[in-house]
Amino acid sequence: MNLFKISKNEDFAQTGANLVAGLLQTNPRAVLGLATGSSPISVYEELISMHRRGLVSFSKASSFNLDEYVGLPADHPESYRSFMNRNLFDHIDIDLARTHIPNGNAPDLAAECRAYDAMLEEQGPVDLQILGIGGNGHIGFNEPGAGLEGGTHVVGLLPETRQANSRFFPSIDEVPRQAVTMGIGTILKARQILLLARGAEKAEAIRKAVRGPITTECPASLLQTHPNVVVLLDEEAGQWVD
Ligand SMILES: N[C@@H]1[C@@H](O)[C@H](O)[C@@H](COP(=O)(O)O)O[C@@H]1O
Repeated sequence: MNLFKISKNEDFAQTGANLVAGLLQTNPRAVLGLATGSSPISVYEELISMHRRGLVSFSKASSFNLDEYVGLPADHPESYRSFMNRNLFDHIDIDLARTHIPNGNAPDLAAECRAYDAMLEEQGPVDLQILGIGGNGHIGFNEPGAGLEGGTHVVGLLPETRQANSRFFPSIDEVPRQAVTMGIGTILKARQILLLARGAEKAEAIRKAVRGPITTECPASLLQTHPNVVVLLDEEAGQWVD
């Protein structure tokens, strides 16, 4: 893993955005793996700014998002489809038909998961997968536990994840209990992975992911088995780095 601790906000965003923009400059048809959450927002803002300055185009790119809540209408402000439209897609020249997010309202979720994997198989692999990390070490919505699933699947969200995400909802009762997420196997198939962590509340999770044993109890630790991972940390998340 290539670890970078970056103290200035602008440099954090710039470094992440340069990786995405550089890929699109050499391969305009790149397949991007995208993430939600607060960690990638500044990178998306920088990409939007670069796009406005004519420095990057997404017109031939396609994207696959990691995950989506089960049971939230797609136009709910906290659905990951709404998040992506609001924070990135509405401001760049990507063809929305080539932006893929699991459908958490599919009548048959198992079939939806199989279809998502089939699409990834056909159009992938993902060239660059952006990831955040949960305070419990989850990536996508792959929660810690005795085992991990390889492909896209439905997952029950742990209480700590619902608690952490309740900041976006009027009350914790409104946080969905399930999500559809790409599996660890799918994530690890990406050619390159960009893992972003910000804030003191991520310090322990990211330390375990990078320096701890490889264990399903910290799903992000499986990234240690991948040959091409770039980790960007701000000062607080990287407080344990010498
Ligand atoms: N499913 C998402 C993850 O993909 C994200 O990485 C994580 C951290 O989010 P944040 O960056 O807002 O702390 O939590 C969410 O639950």
